[in-house]
Amino acid sequence: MLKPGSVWALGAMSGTSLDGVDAALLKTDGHAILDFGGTGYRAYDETERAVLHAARGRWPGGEGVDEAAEVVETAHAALMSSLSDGADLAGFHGQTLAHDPGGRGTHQAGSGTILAEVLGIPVVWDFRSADVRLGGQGAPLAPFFHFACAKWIGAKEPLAFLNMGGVGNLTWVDPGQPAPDAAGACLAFDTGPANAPINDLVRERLGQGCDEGGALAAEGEVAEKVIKKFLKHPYFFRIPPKSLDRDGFPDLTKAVRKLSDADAAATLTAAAAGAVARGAEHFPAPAARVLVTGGGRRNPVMMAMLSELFDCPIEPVEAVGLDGDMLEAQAFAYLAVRVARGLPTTCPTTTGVSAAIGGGQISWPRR
Ligand SMILES: Nc1ncnc2c1ncn2[C@@H]1O[C@H](COP(=O)(O)OP(=O)(O)OP(=O)(O)O)[C@@H](O)[C@H]1O
Ligand SMILES: CC(=O)N[C@H]1[C@@H]2OC[C@@H](O2)[C@@H](O)[C@@H]1O[C@H](C)C(=O)O
Repeated sequence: MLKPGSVWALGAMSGTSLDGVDAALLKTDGHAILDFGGTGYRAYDETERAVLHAARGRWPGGEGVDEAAEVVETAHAALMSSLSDGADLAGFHGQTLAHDPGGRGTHQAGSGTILAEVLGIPVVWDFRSADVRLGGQGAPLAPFFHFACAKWIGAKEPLAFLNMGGVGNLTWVDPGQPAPDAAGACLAFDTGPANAPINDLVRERLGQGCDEGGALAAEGEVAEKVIKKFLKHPYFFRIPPKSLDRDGFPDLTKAVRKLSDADAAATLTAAAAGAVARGAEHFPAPAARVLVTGGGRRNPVMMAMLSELFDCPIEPVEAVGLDGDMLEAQAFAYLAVRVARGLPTTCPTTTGVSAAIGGGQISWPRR
């Protein structure tokens, strides 16, 4: 049994950008954020990244999946054990390799059982499966934490949290509501592709990891015709909640193939921003501000394109004292405590699940 009251949890996330693992400590009682603790990052090296890329889109038993799980577990074991002193439990997201909530389900590589042995504390993992089983999208999962963040910053008016990772996701929050699963508290969904197609483009064409500072996009011209067609994709007309697989827009990738490097980067950046703006059309009420987390907030071209499309401030979460590199890792620390306490982690307005539930399995160490 987890001790009552507030606890320290260590959360870890390996995102769809496939660049590395983030881990962060958070103190919470499962409701409020009570303190932030240490953080760490462990990059995947080129060999590990190649293993993960090769397993993309694959399901358990598929070729290269066991190797990918081993990479994920090894990286997490190293990083999490360096931060776990004083942690009462851990939340381990794993690495999403495939996500098809309406079909085959959702697949995160890596076992929490092994990590519980390594860390010597209970590990909550497999956060998405139960939600999918109950008709939910299994994503996004950060919204309940976004709600806690809105309370932590003392927000009074509705606002939105935007994660620009490999895929984008948006949470509209009414901080006046008592809990994240209260009626009208949150509306969440994936917006569209964010950094993943840009990373893939610069990796393939230039051998780089990302469009650093948006430098390449800044030199290019947006192919407006491509954007216009992209924004007509049926996904943007679907009522949220809704979620995406990392490589869910192959037509966009194809459409920029003939463009110059700079024009392709500019166009993919504009597509990411345009998708967010389309998403915001679904907000129940206007957001007073949009707080941006994830690597995309470091891309000034992306931030400028977003600002042009919104009539409220678009700011990095650092504007309110949060850490945009660690917000997702902190989210999985927070969600782990909620799971251990029997509190819900998703609800109909965040994933479309049929009723609020706390997903996740708990693995206990044998010692
Ligand atoms: N300085 C920068 N300039 C441009 N892009 C950047 C910069 N820093 C980070 N990024 C982009 O952000 C990505 C990492 O973002 P993040 O860590 O939020 O993604 P993730 O957590 O892997 O994805 P997701 O949230 O979809 O699971 C990088 O791969 C890169 O594309
Ligand atoms: C299935 C999956 O891993 N989805 C990720 C991905 O990356 C961003 C977006 O798509 C979001 O839905 C989710 O991650 C964050 C952490 C979430 O669940 O909130």
